[in-house]
Amino acid sequence: MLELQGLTRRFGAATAVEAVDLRVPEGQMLGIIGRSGAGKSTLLRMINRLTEPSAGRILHRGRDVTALRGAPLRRWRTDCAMIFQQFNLVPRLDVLTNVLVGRLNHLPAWRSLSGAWPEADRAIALAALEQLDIGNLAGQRAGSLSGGQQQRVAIARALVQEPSIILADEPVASLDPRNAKLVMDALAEINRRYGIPVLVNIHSLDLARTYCERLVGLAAGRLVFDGPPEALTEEAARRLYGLEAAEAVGAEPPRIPVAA
Ligand SMILES: Nc1ncnc2c1ncn2[C@@H]1O[C@H](COP(=O)(O)OP(=O)(O)OP(=O)(O)O)[C@@H](O)[C@H]1O
Repeated sequence: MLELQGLTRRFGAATAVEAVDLRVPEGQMLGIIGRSGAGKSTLLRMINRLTEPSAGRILHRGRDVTALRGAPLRRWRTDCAMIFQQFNLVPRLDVLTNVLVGRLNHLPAWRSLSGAWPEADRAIALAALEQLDIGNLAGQRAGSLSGGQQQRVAIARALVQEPSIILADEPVASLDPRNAKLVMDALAEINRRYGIPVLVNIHSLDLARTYCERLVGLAAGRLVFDGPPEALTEEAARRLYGLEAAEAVGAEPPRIPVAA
């Protein structure tokens, strides 16, 4: 169980996330929705402490991780793997090496400095790539791959961290619909197969509804919706998204009649 208690982040006078209380059980696929600027990224980044909370607490399996420093903080960041919209791979390195970066915190320091990756770790990285159907790309430069392939490499890198939580911040926002589906399928499969909870920020309500068993909605930093996708009525979506609702649910924009 991951538990957020009154989690808050202020930037100067502005409050990006305000007093969010949330309990995420093991194995849950949770979608975080809301319009641009609602606080979704800030919320995820606070969980793995890339952004420091201004107030509140983060508890994981009963342990307070809000104030960890040094090696325990590095271990926590390994334990809650983050997937970013822009993949964050090293483009000039090959795919296998990019995935092996996810093993760094599992190696003694002298091994990671020696430049030689243990055979067992190479096997783990290759198996992760194969699970994501991209084992054949292991030797290619990461920068030469399509966006969808790069995001699957990033998911493989997250997987070899052996995380107990996956945080995905708009993982499909840069992808076309076919690749967005492949990446969401991959996250859902990892969630199902290993029971790892996945917290995913998604702008597309259609994808959120399709893939997530639970949705939480943020508006101006506050949690204003929490329920299964069926409970998110058109009316609730409109409240959440305001004028962006049509775009978020993938509807055609209204046609403006042209005078003859
Ligand atoms: N480092 C920062 N400094 C100042 N303000 C910030 C910072 N990061 C975020 N904010 C502000 O906090 C609010 C929430 O931003 P956040 O990126 O968390 O929203 P979001 O829902 O993820 O939006 P998007 O979907 O556009 O990424 C916004 O008003 C944003 O401008």
